[in-house]
Amino acid sequence: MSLPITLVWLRRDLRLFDHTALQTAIRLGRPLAAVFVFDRDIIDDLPADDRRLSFIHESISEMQAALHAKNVPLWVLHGRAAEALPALAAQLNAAAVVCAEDYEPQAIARDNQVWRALDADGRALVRVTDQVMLAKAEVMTQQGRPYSVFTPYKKAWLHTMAQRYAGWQPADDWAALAALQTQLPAAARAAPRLPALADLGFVRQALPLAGGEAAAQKQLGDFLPQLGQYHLKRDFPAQKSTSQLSVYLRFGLLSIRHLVQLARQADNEGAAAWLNELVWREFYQQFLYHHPNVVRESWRPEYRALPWPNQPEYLARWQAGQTGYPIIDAAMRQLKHSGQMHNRLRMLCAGFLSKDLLTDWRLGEAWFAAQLLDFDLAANNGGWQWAAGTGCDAQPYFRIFNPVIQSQKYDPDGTFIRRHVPELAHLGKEVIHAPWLAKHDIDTHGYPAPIVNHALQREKALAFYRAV
Ligand SMILES: Cc1cc2nc3c(=O)[nH]c(=O)nc-3n(C[C@H](O)[C@H](O)[C@H](O)COP(=O)(O)OP(=O)(O)OC[C@H]3O[C@@H](n4cnc5c(N)ncnc54)[C@H](O)[C@@H]3O)c2cc1C
Repeated sequence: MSLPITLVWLRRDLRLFDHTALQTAIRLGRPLAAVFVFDRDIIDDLPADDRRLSFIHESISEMQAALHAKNVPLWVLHGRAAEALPALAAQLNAAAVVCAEDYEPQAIARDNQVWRALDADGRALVRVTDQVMLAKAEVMTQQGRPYSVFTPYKKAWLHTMAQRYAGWQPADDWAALAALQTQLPAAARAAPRLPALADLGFVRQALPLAGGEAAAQKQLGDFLPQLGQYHLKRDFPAQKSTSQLSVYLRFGLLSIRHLVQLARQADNEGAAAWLNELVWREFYQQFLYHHPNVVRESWRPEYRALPWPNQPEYLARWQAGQTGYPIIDAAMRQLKHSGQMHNRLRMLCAGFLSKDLLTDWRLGEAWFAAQLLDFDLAANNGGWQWAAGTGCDAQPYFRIFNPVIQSQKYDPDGTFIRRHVPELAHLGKEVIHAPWLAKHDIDTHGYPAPIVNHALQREKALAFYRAV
């Protein structure tokens, strides 16, 4: 039997900088190899043109080269992680597998399966915290319960984080690695070639944001000079004034600890507003961990039996960006074409589907999950339940956005609408938000009339929620 090694299982941590699992593995003092599994339990159900596979593939390809430069082979497998991982650990004689925790219910079930298989074989599974700053149960109420309201959670989070991360430095034990890797057995070095995207059953897609750690760092570098203005500009989708780092955070191409440190060091209003969003991210992560049932049902029990009318035509027109409400349609078309959507527009589109179109939020959530490049179960579910008024929100169902007023406020010149709804590109800002209200004849080139009357639907929605 060859010398035992440590195997680092990469999942949502596709970078080298401040990488908790890699650094933990180095400290275990054995030579190491890394593995990434294109997990058939996840990807077999995805369409061939899923953009995320292109993004992950690019990121893995870059990471394989970066690890290779450090003399760490990256094994890239295509199979069921629950079986492939223990099999590889046995093949390479890994005494331990190190991975970063993932709070999604399916990931937890998979990791437990892997843990049992490894344990039966006398191998350890070492789980570390990397995806979030503070782990699932590090911020709890005084009664020891998980928080379900954001503001007190944030207060407690900031307090614990300031204590825990005073004087934080990125984990960096690379210097110890070179000596360890001289002992890596030849069998562990013989990693197969990275499978081509086509071999995995996918077609390369054009991406709005490139994969890889270098691209993530560049995006971060481009955003930082704007951080001080974030609180003033963040709600205007026509401007690129938010960080656009969500996909990089989703797949762990950036260290959350580093981002929080940058926000704290900047110490201005913009940075505080941005930090607030990073805390929302953690809030939803811990919320999903403690309440995995939200994946299936409304968080508020009283809304679990809401009799959603669910008109298929409404859902189809919402998905296609044909509702007749220009701001909604612009956002939905951008989502379909690029996999991106601005936060303000996610709130509007989700609210519109559930409250104006009285369609079960889970149908909209599933559509976003299929389309978004940055899809993250915790944030998406949290955002949808917030918008539908069924989630952990201090202001539940009676917050109903008026899509015309929101459009006038956040896209005042109509620039965003013009970009994505070419039928209306010739219209001025006085009519573009609600062309059907124009006082003179206008040509809308086949753009539909509003699918519903917002004022009427608002009353219907209030009655619908009140009735339960
Ligand atoms: C209905 C709905 C669905 C959503 N689905 C997702 C999703 O699948 N994946 C996702 O990452 N975000 C989701 N969000 C949150 C938010 O819209 C995106 O994180 C944000 O638009 C990403 O843009 P950015 O990176 O420029 O964000 P910035 O404004 O620069 O914020 C910085 C980071 O904070 C995090 N963040 C910001 N807002 C939120 C939030 N409300 N909840 C949780 N984290 C947040 C993201 O990681 C983001 O990159 C959703 C919001 C709503 C209302």
